[in-house]
Amino acid sequence: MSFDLDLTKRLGETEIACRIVADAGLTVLFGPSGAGKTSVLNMVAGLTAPDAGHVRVGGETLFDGAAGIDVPVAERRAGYVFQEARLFPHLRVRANLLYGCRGDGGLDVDETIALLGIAHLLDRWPRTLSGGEARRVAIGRALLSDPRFLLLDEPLSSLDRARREEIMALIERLRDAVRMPILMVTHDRDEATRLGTRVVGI
Ligand SMILES: Nc1ncnc2c1ncn2[C@@H]1O[C@H](COP(=O)(O)OP(=O)(O)OP(=O)(O)O)[C@@H](O)[C@H]1O
Repeated sequence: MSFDLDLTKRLGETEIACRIVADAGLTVLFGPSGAGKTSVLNMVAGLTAPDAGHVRVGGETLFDGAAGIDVPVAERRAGYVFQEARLFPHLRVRANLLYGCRGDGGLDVDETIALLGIAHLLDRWPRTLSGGEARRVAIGRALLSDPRFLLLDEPLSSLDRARREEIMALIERLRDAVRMPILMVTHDRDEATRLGTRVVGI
């Protein structure tokens, strides 16, 4: 089992309820703007505590309200690619990529750079990158932190058609090459159908 989620959370006026039971591959959480998709990712990452329910990833319980389990964020080891790239502006691309790099286990740095096609960007500052380039670096930074699972929040948003196609192909390669559970959020039905091993609505 990759993701086994059963969560409820009240945020202001919004009542979020999400149930996902998914096998290996890429699970898409699909729903309209404001439905609570980012909030679900935050609860899986450990950034927001659910009101009730459980979060299990790869068979390990990260949160269980009834049992009083709430594994701290750093110990969950999520590779989280936020909706905006959120690169460190004072670090060049290479340093951004290596920021959370553990150097043990995990993916090979050179292979990851090749997979993402960002070798020519290593000495650049984040402010000089296009949206698609920044997104690829953010994905690389997440992959190199030796995560146990990946969370992708609208990885194709605000990109033009050509860049969307590029990142979509990249995510397909990741899905097929990296044996790690991936939970991706989108409000775009075509993206969901094309990329998802499984699509779950919210
Ligand atoms: N801290 C908060 N206090 C009150 N309401 C909140 C808080 N955080 C989120 N919300 C509300 O909860 C709802 C879900 O937000 P969330 O960002 O998870 O939605 P989303 O599905 O990811 O939306 P989008 O696709 O627009 O990013 C929204 O209506 C939002 O305004």
